[in-house]
Amino acid sequence: MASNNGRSASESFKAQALVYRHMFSILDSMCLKWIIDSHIPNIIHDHGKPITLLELVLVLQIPSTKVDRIDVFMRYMTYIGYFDIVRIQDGNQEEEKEAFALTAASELLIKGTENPCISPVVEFVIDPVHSDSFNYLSKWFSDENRRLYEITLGKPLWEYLDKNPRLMGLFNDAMASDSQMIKLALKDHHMAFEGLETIVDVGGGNGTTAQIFSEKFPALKYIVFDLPQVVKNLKGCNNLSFAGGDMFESIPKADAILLKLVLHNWSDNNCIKILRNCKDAVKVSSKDKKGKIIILETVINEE
Ligand SMILES: C[S@@+](CC[C@H](N)C(=O)[O-])C[C@H]1O[C@@H](n2cnc3c(N)ncnc32)[C@H](O)[C@@H]1O
Ligand SMILES: O=c1cc(-c2ccc(O)cc2)oc2c(O)c(O)ccc12
Repeated sequence: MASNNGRSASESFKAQALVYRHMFSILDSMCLKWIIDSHIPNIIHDHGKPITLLELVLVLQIPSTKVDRIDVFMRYMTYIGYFDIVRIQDGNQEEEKEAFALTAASELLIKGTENPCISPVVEFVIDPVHSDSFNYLSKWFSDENRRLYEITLGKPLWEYLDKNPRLMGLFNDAMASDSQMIKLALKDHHMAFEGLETIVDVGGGNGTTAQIFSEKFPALKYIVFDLPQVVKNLKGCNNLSFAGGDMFESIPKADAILLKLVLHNWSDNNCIKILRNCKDAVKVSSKDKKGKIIILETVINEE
């Protein structure tokens, strides 16, 4: 039997499958974009029950030449967790038919209801202008100082967005929709905010997260702190105000600091600088033991 670096053929074929799986996983992202662009989660939701392939292609107005391709793509999206295939009774007929039902994942892609929808995050992350940057990771690693977007977009992302209203709209919608998910967590973790009077949302963008917190905890005073160009045209209201500045310089004083999706953008050394400034900001103002820093990030469970 032919061998490869002393490995068995079976081991090498498994390894090849692993490489091909990752190579083609870009298609998972693109199919995810496809179901959002084609509004398929909304179509099934509006249909009110699982939808058959024929019903779906009628709504999508797919040319007959592509109907079997839709079947393949819908089955693939079912395989990776976006739909369930269920059997339903077809009208008055005795015969059962297969139909596509929403799953917990595709329910999160339905737009325009009161439930959280994270389609805008997908739309921003997969947008060609944004995702093209990921082609240049090796260039970024060989560059001593510049951050990825400085290499690929010619300037820091925040400056690029400032000059590109379309992408800025997508980014703001992405962050806002990600923040909607917090509502689910706030139901059970409100004790984290009890006893606080003031809170600074560091890197708080256009204030959507602070707005969600302020609806839940109206007695709290919120300061949304972000780069001057991000907050320059934003108006506060009631208990919510905006402050422009640089978190690497100093952060407004408060009982608590919120850091949502901020630390993941920075190296460990820069995170330490940000956290030191957060500590200074809560140290001075906190009464009793109120001061705290609340970090909202994706956690990798290594187990
Ligand atoms: C990924 S966004 C997170 C936005 C928001 N926290 C949310 O989750 O919706 C990171 C934010 O950090 C801000 N930011 C970047 N550098 C900053 C700095 N030096 N000082 C303050 N904010 C900064 C950006 O403008 C951006 O709004
Ligand atoms: O493109 C992104 C996406 C994120 C992001 C969105 C939602 C999450 O739950 C985690 C991460 O964060 C980004 C980010 O911080 C950034 O500076 C640029 C782009 C993105």
